[in-house]
Amino acid sequence: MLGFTIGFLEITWVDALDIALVAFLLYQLYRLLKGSVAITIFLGFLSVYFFYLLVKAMEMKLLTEILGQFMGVGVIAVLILFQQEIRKFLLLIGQTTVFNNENIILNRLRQNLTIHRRMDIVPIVDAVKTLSSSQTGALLVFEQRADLKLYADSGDLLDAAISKRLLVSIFSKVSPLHDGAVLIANNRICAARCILPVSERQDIPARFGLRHRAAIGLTETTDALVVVVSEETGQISMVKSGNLMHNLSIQELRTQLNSHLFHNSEEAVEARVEGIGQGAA
Ligand SMILES: Nc1ncnc2c1ncn2[C@@H]1O[C@H](COP(=O)(O)OP(=O)(O)OP(=O)(O)O)[C@@H](O)[C@H]1O
Repeated sequence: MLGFTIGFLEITWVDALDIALVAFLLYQLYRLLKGSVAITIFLGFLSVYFFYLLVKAMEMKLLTEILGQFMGVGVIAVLILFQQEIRKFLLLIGQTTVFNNENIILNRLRQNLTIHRRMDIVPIVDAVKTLSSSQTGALLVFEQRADLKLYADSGDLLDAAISKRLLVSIFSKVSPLHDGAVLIANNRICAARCILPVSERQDIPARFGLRHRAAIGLTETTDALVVVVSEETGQISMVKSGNLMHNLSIQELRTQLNSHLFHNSEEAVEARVEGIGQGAA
């Protein structure tokens, strides 16, 4: 096998590829765990493992035996402790691998179709404006490439045409559908009362409660776009890829929706990024 030598070490191209893949996987793992409590648990685990290697090298039999037992059940413990993260990781892989080719074609078609549906953001923006001025809490999820059926199924299926009146009625405090998120996909209101995964990040300011955390949580593992109206302040936020853009004006919301949903290159938006998320300053 072709390769190169560093001192006494002979490295083949397969070894180099192996190292690069491990580095890539570790980086993805770090990105996934960054800011969550899981990273602390992971570091704790790593410390115990290094300590185990140390006592083993020093031939401290009793401690090696005890820690060895702990390491023996380590894999099961990791599966239990990190079940959320493992799920997120597999979701991420599933959505981005080449195995999803079929989806790539479907999504390309979907994107082309959505270009002809630009008119539909008008009732959405109008509804958000009304909800914001009446300080009615709202959570609107826009499906993009990742399939959100799992979350639609957690709520009540609607399959209704998008209308301002319907959206405002759903989120009205007296409506039995107001709790949770509304899911919009394929130019339809698919479902209401949907339960989203809540972000476990620790760097989210305390003033953002569960509604905002749920918006961030969903966008950490999917490419969905989420709009939040705060019940407390009436402020409008938009969340994409775990990044929260807070206190958007109606014009900013319109531009952001246009730019994210239709992938056009309208004028750059000076949205106020809250400093939450990987991309935020
Ligand atoms: N996991 C979840 N999925 C979907 N919606 C949720 C979830 N958790 C909470 N919510 C919604 O958020 C509401 C509670 O919002 P909370 O006051 O905790 O959030 P907040 O981010 O402080 O927003 P606000 O500024 O509107 O008060 C719930 O009544 C429910 O409608």
